Amino acid sequence: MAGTLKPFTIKVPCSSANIGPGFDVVGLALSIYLTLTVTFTTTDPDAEHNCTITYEGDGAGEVPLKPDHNLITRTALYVLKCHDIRDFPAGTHVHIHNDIPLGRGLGSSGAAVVAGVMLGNTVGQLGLSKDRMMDYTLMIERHPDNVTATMMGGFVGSYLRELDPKDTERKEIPLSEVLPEPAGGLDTGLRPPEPPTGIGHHIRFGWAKEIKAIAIIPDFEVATATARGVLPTEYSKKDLIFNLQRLAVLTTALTRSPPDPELIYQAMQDKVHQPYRKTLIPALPDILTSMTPNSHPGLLGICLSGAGPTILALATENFQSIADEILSRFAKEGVHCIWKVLEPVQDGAQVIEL
Ligand SMILES: Nc1ncnc2c1ncn2[C@@H]1O[C@H](COP(=O)(O)OP(=O)(O)OP(=O)(O)O)[C@@H](O)[C@H]1O
Ligand SMILES: N[C@@H](CCO)C(=O)O
Repeated sequence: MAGTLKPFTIKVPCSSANIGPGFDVVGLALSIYLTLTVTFTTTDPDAEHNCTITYEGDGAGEVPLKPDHNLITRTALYVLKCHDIRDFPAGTHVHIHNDIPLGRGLGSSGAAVVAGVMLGNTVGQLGLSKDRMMDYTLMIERHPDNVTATMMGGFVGSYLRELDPKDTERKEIPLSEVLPEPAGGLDTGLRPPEPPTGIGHHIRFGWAKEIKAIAIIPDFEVATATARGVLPTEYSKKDLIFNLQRLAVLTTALTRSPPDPELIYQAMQDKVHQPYRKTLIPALPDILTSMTPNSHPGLLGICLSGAGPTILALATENFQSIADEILSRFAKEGVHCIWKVLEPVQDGAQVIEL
């Protein structure tokens, strides 16, 4: 297999999920990237699964570099194993360059899973379509918003299909059986559970060219699992209708040029996840309620990016002054942040031959 493989790069954008009311439904691909450079010339006879990993960027020194521990290569091994391939091609070297901050609500884990599925597909020469690769990502990251935006690019809405009972069973297998710890299934020769076909479906919305995303990224992490753990298991009809009404308006409001700040600001309000996450993110209620398009011209709306703690402000101008205001509100709580103006990315994850 190795002889026929040429070196390649996998480039995967980050993503911001929810955009206010679209909890677990909408995602936006944005211009911070995870990049893998994959070559096949390493001669390390002891390399586990024939794969060596090097890493630079966010998470360096923290992210594991063993192929069956690292989320990217572990995901690739899952895809390969589903096709009866136990190892990478001989001499595989994966250099990871990651600019996506980990655990900040910019979809770092979704990007790692998408990159891993594409890595498995490419080194295994499996020829899976992007739609089929989505099924593999959804066996690992079980909400579709981040992974769909990252894989497909753009501003996307997605749903998970109601599966028949047999497929539901396959889909709801515990994550530990899909990506077993190294001592488990990956090394035992057992074939891991293959995903049902067509788990997720999506549609791309338009995006008005004037709208940029200001990401204000605090210097602490909130694990997505923790931020999901504070959410209730049931919602009132009133809160559900509140979000549905806004989401229906928002997906079209963000396509219109010139954008309507009043409409977008109101349509980005949420009662499903942000109110419950305020205990995890100092200054969140203050930031979400006190800045408006009237007080800050150019501002269209503000939300928590994914599970947080990053704040995403959609805006057409005055990026510095909008960011400064949010930075100062975090500073009052003793939180230091960096900020960036990000562009929506229309191309999703790509494999580029070198
Ligand atoms: N490039 C990477 N390489 C290996 N593991 C990664 C990489 N990026 C993320 N991860 C794993 O994913 C974890 C972060 O995932 P988590 O879902 O908590 O946050 P997030 O994806 O950044 O945020 P959100 O889902 O809210 O957008 C990291 O702690 C790490 O274990
Ligand atoms: N929709 C998800 C995105 C984070 O991965 C959440 O808010 O928990």
